[in-house]
Amino acid sequence: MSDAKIRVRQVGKTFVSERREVQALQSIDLDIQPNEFVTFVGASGCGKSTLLRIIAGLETLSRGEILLDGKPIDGPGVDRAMVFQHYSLYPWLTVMQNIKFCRQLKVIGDTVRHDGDVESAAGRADALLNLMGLTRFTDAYPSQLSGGMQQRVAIARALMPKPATLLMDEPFGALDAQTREVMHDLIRHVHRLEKSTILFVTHDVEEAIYLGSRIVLMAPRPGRIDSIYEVPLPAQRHQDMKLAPEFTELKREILARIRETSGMQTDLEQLAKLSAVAG
Ligand SMILES: Nc1ncnc2c1ncn2[C@@H]1O[C@H](COP(=O)(O)OP(=O)(O)OP(=O)(O)O)[C@@H](O)[C@H]1O
Repeated sequence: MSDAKIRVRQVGKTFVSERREVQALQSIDLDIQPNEFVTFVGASGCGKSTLLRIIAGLETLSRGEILLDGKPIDGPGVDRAMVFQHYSLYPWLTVMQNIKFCRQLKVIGDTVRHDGDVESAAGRADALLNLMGLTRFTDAYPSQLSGGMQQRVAIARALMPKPATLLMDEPFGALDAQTREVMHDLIRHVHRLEKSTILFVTHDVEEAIYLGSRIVLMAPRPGRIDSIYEVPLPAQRHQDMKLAPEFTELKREILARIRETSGMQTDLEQLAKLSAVAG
């Protein structure tokens, strides 16, 4: 048996509502190694978020099993943290209070609250603020920060309990292109520093290649893994690599495959037919 950090076996998820059943995931098999950075791409509705939410323990599975460190997932845990596209900060708390919030909950939840816990929490919060370049904004409220800064706070907050696994669902989707580039290098840096295992969902293929060591391409109806690509880039990344032929070739290949699996080509053919009729 391998020592995979996350082992996904024959996982299926069906959403049942009064009017219909949606096969969000079907027969998903995937092993993720400790300290891997895996990115997930695929057409809308292929189940990327659902898979991440099941691993986070926020959603149950309908079939199969997922083992985390060899044990089935039975709910959320401090060993996993999730970062969403929308910053989900508490607007009434300052940057520092937001970052410490989960840690406080954990400490309060424990039977004994040691001074050492609080001190080490304060030390880590300061270190994370420093890492995120937010030291000047400790006492600011989220509404006083730009989108990129808010997302850096959200990442710092997620990192606060030292999660072994970081689950990121389109975390940079709402940011402008330049801020995204900064965030890419930041998150790679965090990955190296914290030795966490990262699962990262994105619609941006360039982002998926630049960040990941492997890319899982999913396909919809039913949600499934279509293909997995190894990223032919060294661990140490820099922005110029996006211009390398192997980068652009992989991007072209993945984009073409997403188009094929999404049925978008058919839509384009329909449009072409419509234009021909109109012409
Ligand atoms: N709570 C839910 N109830 C019913 N159907 C759901 C629910 N959550 C997701 N689905 C359906 O499951 C399928 C997979 O959704 P999911 O959000 O996981 O896909 P995705 O790949 O993350 O999509 P996107 O890229 O658009 O965010 C979709 O058809 C979606 O409509």
